[in-house]
Amino acid sequence: MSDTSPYDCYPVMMRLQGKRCLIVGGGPVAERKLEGLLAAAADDIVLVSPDATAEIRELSEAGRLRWERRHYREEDMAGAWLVFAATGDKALNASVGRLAERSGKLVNVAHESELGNFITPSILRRGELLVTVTASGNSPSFSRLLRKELEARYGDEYGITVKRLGQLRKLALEQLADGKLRSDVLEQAADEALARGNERKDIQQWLNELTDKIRGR
Ligand SMILES: C[C@@]1(CC(=O)O)c2cc3[nH]c(cc4nc(cc5[nH]c(cc(n2)[C@H]1CCC(=O)O)[C@@](C)(CC(=O)O)[C@@H]5CCC(=O)O)C(CC(=O)O)=C4CCC(=O)O)c(CCC(=O)O)c3CC(=O)O
Ligand SMILES: NC(=O)C1=CN([C@@H]2O[C@H](COP(=O)(O)OP(=O)(O)OC[C@H]3O[C@@H](n4cnc5c(N)ncnc54)[C@H](O)[C@@H]3O)[C@@H](O)[C@H]2O)C=CC1
Repeated sequence: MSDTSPYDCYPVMMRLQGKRCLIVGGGPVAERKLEGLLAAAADDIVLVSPDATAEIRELSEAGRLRWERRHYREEDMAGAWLVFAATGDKALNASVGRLAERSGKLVNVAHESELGNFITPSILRRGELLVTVTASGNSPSFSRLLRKELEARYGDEYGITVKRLGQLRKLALEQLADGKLRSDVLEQAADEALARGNERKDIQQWLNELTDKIRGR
């Protein structure tokens, strides 16, 4: 007998640019999923719902998504890559989930996660640093609370830190041919960045200092 549960999940980070994302529903849950997509720079979002929250309306007026102001139809599914079934109608959510799954799409079903094939974590964004938290469906409230705790601990400066580490790594890949030296340097850089934050050092100078330090060990 297998010991798996629907709570067993594999996390991924997806690029959504150029991918059609379909949201069915226009309430607070649809709004939250929409905001998550926009934060990830999704640029082809269609939301189908006869009504929508004030925030969704505003975003639609600002051109951030296309709002189809009507009930869902099966044809809406054509061309969608990522689907959210987030209406208050559970039978409809389930049928959106079934159709999407049958046609090999990624689908999230808001009222009962097991009817879809992915769930959404709570997300802390600091520039390109993302910390995602999930209790795998056991407790969205716990995920939310833990995210808030992390938010207080890790401020905006971490986005800058990650950016600087990226620039340093790019230089290291260009300049340090010795793989062992490079990985030691990058590990040391991460260590320093975590301990001391963003020192206002020129990136090339930082790389030189790290390289000297590792070589001198
Ligand atoms: C399985 C999952 C599927 C999915 O939606 O992807 C799911 C499912 C369900 N949520 C329900 C309820 C609530 N969800 C929230 C909030 C969030 N829910 C999110 C994710 C997930 N919710 C996935 C699991 C993630 C995990 O466990 O870690 C977050 C993290 C991310 C996001 O929504 O993008 C976001 C917080 C974002 C943030 O603030 O950081 C709150 C709190 C609030 O609204 O303030 C409540 C009320 C309190 C409570 O129930 O705990 C219900 C019952 C519906 C009903 O009663 O009808 C179901 C249905 C079911 O359990 O199957
Ligand atoms: N996964 C999650 O994070 C959570 C999920 N839920 C569940 O998510 C669902 C939605 O929650 P809320 O946004 O609070 O509901 P809501 O009742 O505020 O909004 C439902 C939306 O669905 C739209 N809708 C209804 N019939 C439709 C149709 N045929 N086609 C297109 N749109 C249609 C309505 O116009 C409305 O905008 C509920 O089933 C709820 O149980 C609730 C809380 C959190």
